[in-house]
This record gives sequence, C-alpha cells and structure tokens, in this order.
Amino acid sequence: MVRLGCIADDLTGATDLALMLAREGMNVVQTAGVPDRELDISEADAVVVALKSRTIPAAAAVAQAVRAAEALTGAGARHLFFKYCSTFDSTDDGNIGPVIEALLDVTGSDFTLACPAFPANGRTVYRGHLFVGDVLLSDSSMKDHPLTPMRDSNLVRVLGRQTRMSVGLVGYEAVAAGPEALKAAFADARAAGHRIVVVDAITDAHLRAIGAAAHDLAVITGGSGVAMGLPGAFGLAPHERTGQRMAAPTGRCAILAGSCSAATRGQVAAALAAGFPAFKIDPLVLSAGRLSAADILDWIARQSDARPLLVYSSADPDDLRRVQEKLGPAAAGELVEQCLADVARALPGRGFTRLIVAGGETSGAVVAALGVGALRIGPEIAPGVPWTRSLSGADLALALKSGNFGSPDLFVKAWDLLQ
Ligand SMILES: Nc1ncnc2c1ncn2[C@@H]1O[C@H](COP(=O)(O)OP(=O)(O)O)[C@@H](O)[C@H]1O
Ligand SMILES: O=C(O)[C@@H](O)C(=O)COP(=O)(O)O
Repeated sequence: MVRLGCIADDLTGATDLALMLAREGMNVVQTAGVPDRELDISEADAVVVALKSRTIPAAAAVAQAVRAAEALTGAGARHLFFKYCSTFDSTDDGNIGPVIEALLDVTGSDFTLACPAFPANGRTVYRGHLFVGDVLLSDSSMKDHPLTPMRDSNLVRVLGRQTRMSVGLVGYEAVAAGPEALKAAFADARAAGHRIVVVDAITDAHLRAIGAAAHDLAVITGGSGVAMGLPGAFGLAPHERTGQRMAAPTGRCAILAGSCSAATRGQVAAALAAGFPAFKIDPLVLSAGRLSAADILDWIARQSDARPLLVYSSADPDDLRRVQEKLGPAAAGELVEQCLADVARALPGRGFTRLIVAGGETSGAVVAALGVGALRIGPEIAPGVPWTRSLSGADLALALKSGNFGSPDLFVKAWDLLQ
C-alpha cells in the first residue's frame, strides 16, 4: 500500500530520496517519469517519481508534477513529498514555488514546509539561510552552476520570488524544542497567513523532529534529509544497508559525467589520476560539428576493458563561462546532454552493464535514452548516492550521482560494491 507519493525534480534527487526512505525502513520503487499502469507497486510503501523538471519552464514543471501527483494519489498515497535539491537549485521563475503551489492546490491543503537541509552532505539551514559546508550557499560553488546559479542564501527571500503565497520561517528554537513545539509553530505560522514555512535544521535530530511533526501534512517539501523522519513517523523501522554489495549483470564499466559541480570535477581528476581511459567532450567542438557521439563510440571501441572508461564534459567555471557565452547556457547544456545520451544508448549493445552517471540533468537524459523506466535501490556508495538496478529496459547497474555528492574517490571505489 503506497503511503507516501514522492515527486522529485530530477533523477539523482529521486535516487537520493529513495535511498533515504529505503534506509529508514520503507519499501521503495523509483520510476523515471510517471509510472506505467503495468508497473507493480502493490508492495511499495513509497513510490518516487523522477521528473526532469528543475530547469524547464514553470508551467511545464507544474503540469508534470500535477500528473505525477494524480497518479500517486490514485495509487493510494495520502501524503505527497516534493523533492528538490539540497542546494535549492532554482531560478526566480521557479520551479520550486510554482510546483509547491500546484501540489497544495491538488491536495486541497493550505500549508506546507520547505527544508533542503541534509547535514550528512553539509547542507544546513539556520535563520532561513542555507549553508553548504562552512559557507553560505551564495559563497559556495553553487554560485557558478551552469543552469541554476544560486546567489542568494536567504530561502524565505528566494522562495518569495517564486510564489505569490506568503512564505514564513520556523526557526531553530522551535525545531530544537521537538515535534510538539514544531507543530505549535506550524499552527502559529498558518494562523499568521503563511502558506509555506522555511524550517531551520542543522542536525539529523532536527530532521527527525521535523518528520515527526510534519508526517500528517498532505504535502511535505524538501531535500532528502527532511524525509529521514517520515518512515519512523509512519511506524517503520530502519534497515542497515551500508556494507551490502549488489548483484549486478557481468559486463564492462563506464562513467558518464556531464556535471560541472566541484565534487564531480574532483572525482574526474581522481579517475584521471588512477589512469582510467578518458574522453573529454568539448561543447564548442561538438557544436561546430567536428565531434559526434559516433566518434566517442569509435574511441570506446578502441579501449581495453581492463578499467572503467570515463566520458566527461565537466569543466571548471572559467571554461564553462567561455562555452556558455558562445552557445548560451541552455543550448550548451542540451547539446552535451544529447551527446552523452546518444553514447549511453549504444553502451548496452557493446557489453556495458555497469554505469555511473554524474549530474542530475545528465542522468535524466541518459536514463531516458537507455529506456529504463524503473529502478530498485541498492547499497549506499556515499550519502545520497546508491547503486540501483534497472527494473525495465536493459538490465543494468546504475549509480546516478548528484553533482555535488561523494568523495573524490567515488568513481574509483564505487565498483567494489558490485558483485
Ligand atoms: N562543458 C560544458 N559546458 C556547458 N555546459 C555543460 C558542460 N558540461 C556539462 N554541461 C551541462 O551542464 C548541466 C549540468 O547539470 P547536471 O547534469 O544536473 O549536473 P549537476 O548535478 O552538477 O547539477 C547539464 O545540462 C550539462 O549538459
Ligand atoms: O538534494 C540534492 O542535493 C540532490 O539529491 C540533488 O537533487 C542534486 O541534483 P544535481 O546536483 O543536479 O545532481
């Protein structure tokens, strides 16, 4: 029986959330897009629908989220969880605010919370300001994101620009005082006319308190952290998943990296230092027609299968700026995503069965090209990053890595969790 219906605005965000819910005791099915009627979700406590709606026009993001919400409530979900990035990736046009408005509308409710905190990955919220590690969001590498540069750390202000609804703040004191104090703070904020409250959270204990206080809301929104307390609040007990290995089809290994985030760039550097055969995509050469997916596949055909192959477009902020000035951010992004998707489509036919994909938008494009419609969550590689196994399309082990997650050795070590 589906208790919790989840809608994630990108694919890596969906696996991040699915891992959190699974670890905390839920039986989770993750789908890429709105699930087919044929997919068996009868055993699932939670279904996580991955959209690719973070950077599309707000009206389209709303339409996709509403369709997903209708499918999930139709499958029995009484509570909806809207998952966005722990760095609140969005623009002044949306899409976090407009989607929250639409989900409140669909469920006939008038109050929810917003909390992207994920302390295990260094994301904390204090006085409504989002920190990444030791610095404010606006001082972090997210200020240079290719599609959603984040240059304001005050989430009440950021969300306020995206919605006509009144946005309030529930501060640290209420969160630290526990679920009953939090419920009272929610009631006060609602009575004051706020329809969304940004909630402070610095520790996992805060996230569990928020889960306990919010689990009966029809709509809950946030990063995967705020889902930590929900399975327990629904009466389920955590699973210990670390240390497990996942059975995976035998075959070759590849890494496709379209993320330019700092963590991914560090992982690319570590893979190069480890001597992985690597192909770097230059979007300007691609755009000039002097490089194609077929060329990359020819290069792949010439490599030995002794080590994982790396195909990447990850660029530092200066290179990225140079490309974006020439091609425009959206066109450059699409060009690279299309190229990596075209490469990915051919990989199963060439014996590749184990793939790491870095980047949320990139993962969305790659998984769509692979025709994978649903995923089972496997062991945790790093906080927010599980191995998964495809439940439809080609039989694959897939790690869909959020741009800024994972330690530098992730591309080198993740394979050890497969058997
Ligand atoms: N060298 C590059 N120049 C311009 N855009 C790029 C380059 N490499 C990747 N991109 C684009 O940047 C975006 C990165 O987003 P995403 O895959 O979500 O990564 P992250 O998870 O780090 O946010 C994608 O649209 C990708 O195609
Ligand atoms: O919450 C997070 O940080 C991630 O789950 C996520 O959404 C990351 O998105 P990308 O950085 O675009 O992979």
